[in-house]
Amino acid sequence: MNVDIGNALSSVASPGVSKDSLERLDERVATAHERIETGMATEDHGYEALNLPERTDPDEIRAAVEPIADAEALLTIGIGGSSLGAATITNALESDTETVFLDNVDPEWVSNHLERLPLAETAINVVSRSGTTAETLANFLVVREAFESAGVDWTERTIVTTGDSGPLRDLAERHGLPSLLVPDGVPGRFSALSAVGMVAAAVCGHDLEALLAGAAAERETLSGSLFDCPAYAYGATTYALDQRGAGINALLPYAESLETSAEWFAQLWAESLGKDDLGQTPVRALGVTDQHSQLQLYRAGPRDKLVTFVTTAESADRPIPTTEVEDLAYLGDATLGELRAAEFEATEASLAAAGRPNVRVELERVDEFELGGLLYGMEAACVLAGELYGVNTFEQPAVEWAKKATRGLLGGGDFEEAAAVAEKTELRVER
Ligand SMILES: O=P(O)(O)OC[C@H]1O[C@](O)(CO)[C@@H](O)[C@@H]1O
Repeated sequence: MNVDIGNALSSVASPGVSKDSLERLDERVATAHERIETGMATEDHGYEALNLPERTDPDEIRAAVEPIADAEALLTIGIGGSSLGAATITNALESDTETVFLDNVDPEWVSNHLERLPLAETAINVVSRSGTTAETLANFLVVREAFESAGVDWTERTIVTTGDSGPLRDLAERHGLPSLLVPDGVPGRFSALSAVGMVAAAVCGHDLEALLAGAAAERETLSGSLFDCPAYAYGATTYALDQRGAGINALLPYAESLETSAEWFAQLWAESLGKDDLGQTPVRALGVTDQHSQLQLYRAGPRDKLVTFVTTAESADRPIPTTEVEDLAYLGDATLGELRAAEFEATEASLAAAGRPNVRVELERVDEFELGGLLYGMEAACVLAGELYGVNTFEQPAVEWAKKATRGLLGGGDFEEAAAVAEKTELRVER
C-alpha cells in the first residue's frame, strides 16, 4: 500500500501535524521499530502476527479444506477477528462459492440463512481461537442441528480452526473433523493472514500465495523511519493527529469490494488501541456512498477527526450511457470509474480546503496481492501506533466483563456481575 499524508499536515489541516513534529516523532518511530523487530525475532505474543507471511503454510490449508473444496456455499461461524479477516478477503474477491458469515446471534437472520442455503452443498467453517466464545458455539450448535434435521452429515462438511486446546478442539477430535491451529501469539484481529482468515479464501479458490506475497512485500518496507515505510507513516500520523485532538478516524474505502475491510479495521484499531483512557475511535464508512451521509459532519462538524481514504488506481470500468437530459449531458461522456475518481478527488480536496486532516491509502487494484498488503500494512501501522501510545496492543481485557455478565444472566456463573447489570437505573419513556 502507498500512503499520502500530505493532507494531514498542519498547513492545510486542523488539527494537523507539522512535518517538523513528524520528524521529531520519527526518533520514537525508530525506537518503536527496534522493539517491533525484536518482538518479531523472539516470536513474542502479538508481534508474532507480523511474521505470518513466512509462518502461514498455504499447502497445509489447501490440504485441510480439500474435503469441502467443492462446496457451493461456505458458512463461516466465528466472530470478531475469527470472522472479519476471512470476510474481508472473500468479500473483496470474486468466487463461485457463496460465502455467509454467522457472526451475530440474531435468530431470524440465522434461521433465514439456514432455510435458504442448500445444506447438502454447504460447508461449515468454524473459527474460534479460544473455542469458548458463546456466540460462535451457539451458532455452531444451531447449524449442526439444522444439518442433522436435513439429514446432512455435518461431520463431512465441517472444518475447525481453533487453539490447541478447549471445547472446540475437543469436539474436532471427538468427531474426527479436519482442523487447523490458530497460531500461538497471534490475537484474532491480527490473524487474517493465518488459517483463521485463509481457510475461507482457500475454499473460495483464491490465491493464498499472492495474499501472503503482498503481505511479505509490505513486511519488507518496515524500517526505522516513517518516511520510508507507508505502514509506519500511517500509524505515526494517526497517533500524532490524535495527540492534537483527532480522536476519531473515519475509514472510507472507495470500492464496494473493500467495504468489509472497514469493519475489520474498526476491530483492529479499537481493540488494539482503546486502553488506559487512550485510543482513536474508528468509523467504518464507504466511498462514494457516505459522501451523501457523513461528509457534512466531516467537513463542518467538530475538529476531532481524521478521514482515511482507501483508493485503487485500477479497476474494471463501465461507460455511462449518453442521455437526453441536458443537465446530465456531462455524465454521458464519462464512465462510472471516472465518476467515482472525480468524486473521491473532489471529496479529498473539499476536506483539505476546509482544513480537515485526511490521509490517502492507495492500492494498485483489488486483488490478493494488494489485499495482503493492505491487511499487513494496517496491522503494522496499528502495532506501531500501539508502541507510540504505550498501550498493550495485543490484549483486550475490557471485553471480559460483559462476557462474564452474559454467562451470569444465563445462569452460567459470575452472578455478581449479572447482578450489577440488573441494578442499572431505570428511566423508561414509553409511548
Ligand atoms: O476467536 P475467539 O476466541 O472466538 O474470539 C473472537 C473474538 O472475541 C474477542 O476475544 C473479543 O471478545 C476478540 O479479540 C476475538 O477476535
